Amino acid sequence: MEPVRIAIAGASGRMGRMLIEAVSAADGLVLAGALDVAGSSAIGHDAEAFLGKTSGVAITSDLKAGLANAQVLIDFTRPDGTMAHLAACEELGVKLVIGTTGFNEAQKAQIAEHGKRVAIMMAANMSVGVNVVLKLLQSAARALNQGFDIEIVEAHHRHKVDAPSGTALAMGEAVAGALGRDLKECAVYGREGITGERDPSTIGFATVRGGDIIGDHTVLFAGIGERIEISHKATSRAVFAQGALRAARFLAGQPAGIYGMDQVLGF
Ligand SMILES: NC(=O)C1=CN([C@@H]2O[C@H](COP(=O)(O)OP(=O)(O)OC[C@H]3O[C@@H](n4cnc5c(N)ncnc54)[C@H](OP(=O)(O)O)[C@@H]3O)[C@@H](O)[C@H]2O)C=CC1
Ligand SMILES: O=C(O)C1=N[C@H](C(=O)O)C[C@H](O)C1
Repeated sequence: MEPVRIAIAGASGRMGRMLIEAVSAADGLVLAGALDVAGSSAIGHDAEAFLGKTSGVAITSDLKAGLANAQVLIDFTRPDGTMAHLAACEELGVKLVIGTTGFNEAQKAQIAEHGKRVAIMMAANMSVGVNVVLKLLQSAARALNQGFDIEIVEAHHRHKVDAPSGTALAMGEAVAGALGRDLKECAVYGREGITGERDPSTIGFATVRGGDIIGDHTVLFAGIGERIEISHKATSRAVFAQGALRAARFLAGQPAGIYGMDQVLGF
């Protein structure tokens, strides 16, 4: 079988490099393009140079050139970058795995619109563990729907630019959905000053940023006399990269539509 031809956006980023290394080591996938922003010092360099290898794929900011030979683009960049990549992917018939987080409502609506014409897999967290936790949270929330206050705490490295994390928001959506609540109406993002007593219908979020923390998430169900904590801790970005490669293999065979990690993993 022919290998799936993969392009990587944000090629010099933390996840971009992890993805290039993972594609290089994977069976059935081949690196076919590498993108980064204009002005990046990575432009023009071989995509695998940081591994001490030569792939023959030069990093470019020219979207058409970078996508010309690709079937699937994997994008872990910034929301503005993803939106530009999405338009180019649709024009060139390239499928898109989106790992970027921090989209606003208008951008999410545009992604849904593109999904009518191009195959897109989008997930704020591509690790198997977090996607299992999302399922566990739904069961826990249904069982603990009375008398338990729900708080979500996440911690990431000092370079992360969006908060709360996409994963924390996905966990909030999972819990709110299971309880029949709308996260937009019940989320409380941080507290300060004279806040008054806790409203039991709310879901609270707290954010920690520091050092090189790859990604820790805990959902706390706090009752009277007992509490439950469901936690996930990533200790390597490789888990996100491996999930993205599974998603790319899955997406290569799919028609236009918006897909989630649960479909990729067969949950
Ligand atoms: N879904 C998941 O499983 C995971 C998601 N993420 C998400 O992936 C994203 C990237 O994370 P990370 O790799 O740590 O970030 P980095 O900052 O390390 O990398 C981002 C890359 O994207 C490039 N970039 C920045 N702005 C643009 C733009 N406007 N257009 C195109 N490219 C751009 C950067 O270039 P330059 O450095 O030159 O600015 C860099 O190469 C974040 O949104 C993060 O939350 C991260 C891990 C897992
Ligand atoms: O920026 C990161 O690093 C991560 N971002 C994702 C998120 O916002 O949830 C996933 C993971 O936690 C790492």
